[in-house]
Amino acid sequence: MAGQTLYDKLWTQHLVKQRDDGTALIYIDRQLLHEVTSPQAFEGLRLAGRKPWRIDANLATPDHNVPTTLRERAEGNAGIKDPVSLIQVQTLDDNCGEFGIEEFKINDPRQGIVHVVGPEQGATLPGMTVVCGDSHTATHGAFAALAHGIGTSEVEHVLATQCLLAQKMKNMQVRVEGELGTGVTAKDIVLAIIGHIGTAGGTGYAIEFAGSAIRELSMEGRMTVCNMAIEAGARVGLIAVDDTTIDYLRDRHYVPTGEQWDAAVADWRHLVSDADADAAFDKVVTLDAAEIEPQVSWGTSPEMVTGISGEVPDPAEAGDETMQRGYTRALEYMGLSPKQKITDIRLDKVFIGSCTNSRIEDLREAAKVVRGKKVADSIALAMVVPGSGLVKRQAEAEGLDKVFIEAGFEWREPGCSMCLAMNADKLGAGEHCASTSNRNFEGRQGFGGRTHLVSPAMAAAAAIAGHFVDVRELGDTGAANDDAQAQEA
Ligand SMILES: CC(C)[C@H](C(=O)O)[C@@H](O)C(=O)O
Ligand code: SF4
Repeated sequence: MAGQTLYDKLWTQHLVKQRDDGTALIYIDRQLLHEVTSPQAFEGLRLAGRKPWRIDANLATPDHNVPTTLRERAEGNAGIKDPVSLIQVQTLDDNCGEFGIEEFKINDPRQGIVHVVGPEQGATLPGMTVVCGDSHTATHGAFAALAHGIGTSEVEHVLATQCLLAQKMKNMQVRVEGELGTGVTAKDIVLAIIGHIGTAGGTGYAIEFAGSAIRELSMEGRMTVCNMAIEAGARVGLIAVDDTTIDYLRDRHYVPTGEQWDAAVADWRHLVSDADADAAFDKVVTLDAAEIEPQVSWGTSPEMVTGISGEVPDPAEAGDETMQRGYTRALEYMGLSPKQKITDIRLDKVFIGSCTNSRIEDLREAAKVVRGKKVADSIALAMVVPGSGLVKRQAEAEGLDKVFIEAGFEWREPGCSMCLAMNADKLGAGEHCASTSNRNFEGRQGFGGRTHLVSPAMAAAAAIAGHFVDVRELGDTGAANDDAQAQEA
């Protein structure tokens, strides 16, 4: 028998029942909850007179609707000015209180974006099935967990039964081989992958990211890659267990200890695709790491992306007519012209945050570029939003907050923030934003806002220069200020 892929193993281990028509029931080990997609689920439970089946399998935190300023001075949720947001967050608190579910509330130091909090607490473990009413649940696949987003009615179903109706996906492997260039990061890898296979390239597949460049990544980097699997159309992104995975998890809050740790680790070691599993992959895509440049998205879909040395494409030269129309519309919305150099795109705002890039390593990389520099006068707002209260605390212990504040960045409280316009942090119409988030759809960061997806280092460098610059050209000294660039010119 041919070997099994990592996805096949996870699937088989959680299969409760399989019907002939392909419908299956799988067991869910962990459910993460946030305020946006859980209210109707809890309401459904109440109406049906049900209780959660396994209370301690759930963990909740508010993230999308929390403000990122002036929270510490407010009692409880009193810092939330928007009435709808307040109801959402208060409802999560009430539901978790009523059903006894653990929640990290707004002013708890462990609060943060659900996809940052889960792994940070060790609530996401290798071999688990992890669900959340949120499409970026793929993030947790970095731990060799079978993790994906679900809808609100499924949230209710999992609460009530700890099971989920599912269909087996196909297997895809994306191999990134070789060494990344200096200044090229996990974010650039995943943007390059999406640029290569397209936003529908992974539809119907569970993608396993493999190859030497993936193995070299930290857990933070691996989470960044898996986070965006969904932007390639795949609900699941996965990375095999290795020492990096195990070292990251040791001593985290929910992680087993003593003999149970040893037993767990021995078990986790099997969470890799078998050496002879090649035939089990329905599709294999290979990228050369050395060819990946720092990426910048120019359009209104994550696949509309190119390297920093590139230019905005000319719609007239795009593939077919549909593509030409799509490109034309994207350029119109983005206010860009064909063949404009990427380095000529001027920014109004800079956002470093989101479940893609708000972990400690991301903040370190951005701070390295910013240290001793000033945000360009033309930038109306540059902000850093740590992914969780614990990331914030760690960054402050390392003095990163000072580096950012001295440069002119705002240093905020944890949450989804300007990743999507569901709280006070928004882009204005027509504003260009260098953003470390994962989606650049029309209006994503605010009505008429123009998002450019980049890595933390690239966002930091753009904040200093006022326009995109190639981080690879900054050397160890970090980004050059606009003045210095003007003198060079
Ligand atoms: C609000 C939530 C349901 C949504 C998601 O599913 O991903 C959000 O997190 C997003 O990033 O668009
Ligand atoms: S940070 Fe952005 S992508 Fe992540 S969960 Fe929040 S809104 Fe969704």
